[in-house]
Amino acid sequence: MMSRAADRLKVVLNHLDGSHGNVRASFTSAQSVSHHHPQSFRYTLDTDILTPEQRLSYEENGFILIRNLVSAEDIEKFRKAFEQICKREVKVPGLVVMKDVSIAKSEFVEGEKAVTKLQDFQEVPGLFRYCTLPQILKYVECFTGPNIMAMHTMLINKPPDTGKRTSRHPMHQDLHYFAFRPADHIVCAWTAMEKVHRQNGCLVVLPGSHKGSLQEHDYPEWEGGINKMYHGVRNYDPNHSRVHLEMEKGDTVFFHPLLIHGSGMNQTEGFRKAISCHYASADCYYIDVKGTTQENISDEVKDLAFRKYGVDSLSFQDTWALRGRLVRGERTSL
Ligand SMILES: CC(C)CC(=O)SCCNC(=O)CCNC(=O)[C@H](O)C(C)(C)COP(=O)(O)OP(=O)(O)OC[C@H]1O[C@@H](n2cnc3c(N)ncnc32)[C@H](O)[C@@H]1OP(=O)(O)O
Ligand SMILES: Nc1ncnc2c1ncn2[C@@H]1O[C@H](COP(=O)(O)OP(=O)(O)OP(=O)(O)O)[C@@H](O)[C@H]1O
Ligand SMILES: O=C(O)CCC(=O)C(=O)O
Ligand SMILES: [Fe+2]
Ligand SMILES: [Mg+2]
Repeated sequence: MMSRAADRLKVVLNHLDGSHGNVRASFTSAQSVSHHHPQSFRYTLDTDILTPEQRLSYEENGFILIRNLVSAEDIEKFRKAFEQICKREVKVPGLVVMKDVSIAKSEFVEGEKAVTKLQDFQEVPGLFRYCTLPQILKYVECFTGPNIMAMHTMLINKPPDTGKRTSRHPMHQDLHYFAFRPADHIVCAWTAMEKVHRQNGCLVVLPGSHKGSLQEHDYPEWEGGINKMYHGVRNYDPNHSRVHLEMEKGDTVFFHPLLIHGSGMNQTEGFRKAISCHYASADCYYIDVKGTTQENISDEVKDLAFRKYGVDSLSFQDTWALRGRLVRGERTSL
């Protein structure tokens, strides 16, 4: 498994060497295209998919909610694939299985009830199929353009809160975690696998916050503990007006990586499930985060990668290049 990862890294690094130079060039031309609408659209591309209202709404709010986009049959299949992994019927190299910190530190809990989140399921066909669904990619293309990479995958199984409030996810911008740009060509698709509402900890967003810049993130000072890598925006103003995104099974929200969002605690007995993928244009380019506000997360990621693969030469960018998979068009840069 280690040698597979190392092999893949070699391929990826060779690929990166060969293509870095072209990246900015392809974005320059993309930008000159959008100059045809100088003052109107910054966050969406010209396609026939979004209605003018949807397009304006994303421009203004930083997200759009599409109802009933993924079928109940597909969601059932993702649920089964998740179950198999929790029962350890399949072992997957590279998969991150995360437990809520207060569950991990309490008595032994097994199976599905112990797993709060799966990350990096790009090698699990039964889950990765989500990232390739044509009805999802159709929308993704409105933000990324035709060359699409699936960069980050998650299945979130938000547990009933243990009483320590660790089931909350602090308000954050996903771009804090990403070593690629430009932000406007990155989008998250997040699909509810069941009804999500305020009680079970639906997504909470700050509309319009995508128009701001990337903020400093750090661990919030929460008494009951905080999950590893759950950074929140520093100086979060709890009085800022928020929107709770209540969704039905199959509803999908597409949101910008600078949109400030989080989720409240799960006050029900059920495990609130969602599946998501972050996409980026394959024409994006990697950045070095040294000396930026992202250095704290980059250090944590490299430290975990070292412990997991035993390689200390992996850069933050490499960890992304290894996980990214092309889902449409050409792998031009990322
Ligand atoms: C845009 C997107 C990227 C945004 C996000 O998703 S932000 C969240 C990103 N999260 C991640 O990348 C997942 C990070 N978590 C992990 O990789 C894992 O859960 C690990 C922290 C490595 C722990 O996994 P593993 O080593 O398998 O767990 P073990 O049961 O062996 O426990 C080892 C020690 O770690 C502790 N632990 C387990 N889970 C967590 C947790 N969630 N938060 C904080 N500490 C944790 C555990 O209690 C144990 O501690 P000690 O007994 O050694 O003191
Ligand atoms: N100091 C903070 N820093 C960053 N994020 C925070 C902070 N305080 C709260 N949050 C986040 O804001 C979001 C909403 O918090 P909260 O726990 O109040 O949930 P809620 O959905 O509003 O629930 P309720 O209906 O009970 O108020 C959650 O993502 C939470 O983690
Ligand atoms: O499903 C959730 O609670 C939100 C998760 C999230 O925003 C993230 O992991 O980046
Ligand atoms: Fe997020
Ligand atoms: Mg609240």
